[in-house]
Amino acid sequence: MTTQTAQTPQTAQTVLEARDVTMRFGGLTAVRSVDLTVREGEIVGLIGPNGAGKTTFFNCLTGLYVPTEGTVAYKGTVLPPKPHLVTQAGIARTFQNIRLFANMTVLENVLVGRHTRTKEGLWSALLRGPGFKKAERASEERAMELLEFIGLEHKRDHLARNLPYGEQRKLEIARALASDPGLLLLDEPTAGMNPQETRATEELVFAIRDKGIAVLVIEHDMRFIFNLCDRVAVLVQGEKLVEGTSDVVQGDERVVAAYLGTPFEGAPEDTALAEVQAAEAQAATDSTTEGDNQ
Ligand SMILES: Nc1ncnc2c1ncn2[C@@H]1O[C@H](COP(=O)(O)OP(=O)(O)OP(=O)(O)O)[C@@H](O)[C@H]1O
Repeated sequence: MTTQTAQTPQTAQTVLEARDVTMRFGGLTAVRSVDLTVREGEIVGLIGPNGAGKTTFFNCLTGLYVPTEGTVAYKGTVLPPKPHLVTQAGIARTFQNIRLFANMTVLENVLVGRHTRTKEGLWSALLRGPGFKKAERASEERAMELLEFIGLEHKRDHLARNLPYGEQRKLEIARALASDPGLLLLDEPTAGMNPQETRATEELVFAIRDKGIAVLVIEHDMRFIFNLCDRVAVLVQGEKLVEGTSDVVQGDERVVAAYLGTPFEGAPEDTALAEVQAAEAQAATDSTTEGDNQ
């Protein structure tokens, strides 16, 4: 039975602490001075309109991007911005687009995710000595446990590419869990799913949290986010606009305005936004007029 609500006292250990994270691409500031904390036992949501900077922020957390400014700490230690070191420290992630090894089996895909936790070196693997075989057995046992956890143990020998879409997404989660993370980052885990698959993913995320793994999730499906998350942060044009419980965020008129594209007082770069909207309105009027003339 999964727990639907977490009691997250302020004293719970901080798992992730991103401070003042900024990411610029040339003249574009995709993420601007974002602070975010995730504590043990929490499921935190990261939402925002398209292009708000959510994936860029994830990439800064996982070392895929070196932030222009700011730091990312995991359990009190500042992380070097290198993906393998971030995974080794205890942060795992999935991607917006499925990135499985399509021609490997389900089990092999999970084993790949395990390699950061095995100590056997190259020579041991090549010579396939007793140490390697023992490590291999242990890895396989752990991988099978994870496949049972996500309900795919009966498909261990199927090629990943032959799995239905929903199962491929689950397999990605199992592969991420194979590195024994303390924090799991999920980038749009329900994209393209039907309502049943989305519901099953919700249950899976609760079950992951119940195993003691904190979760930070990006998602556009608001029902999913508000059902699932203890806390939600809203990014708009690279800045954190609001952060709070699902109720607080749902009731905040600035969030509604940001999603509807309506400028509001204090919005980041609201004048720029108004200018873009005026230009779009003008372009629409021009094309209607041209249409009328044809
Ligand atoms: N590597 C890059 N180089 C240049 N610009 C980038 C790069 N990655 C992202 N951007 C820009 O940064 C901004 C934020 O993009 P990002 O993908 O982080 O948004 P998002 O909130 O994840 O959007 P979505 O919900 O559509 O996935 C966008 O304007 C995007 O074009």
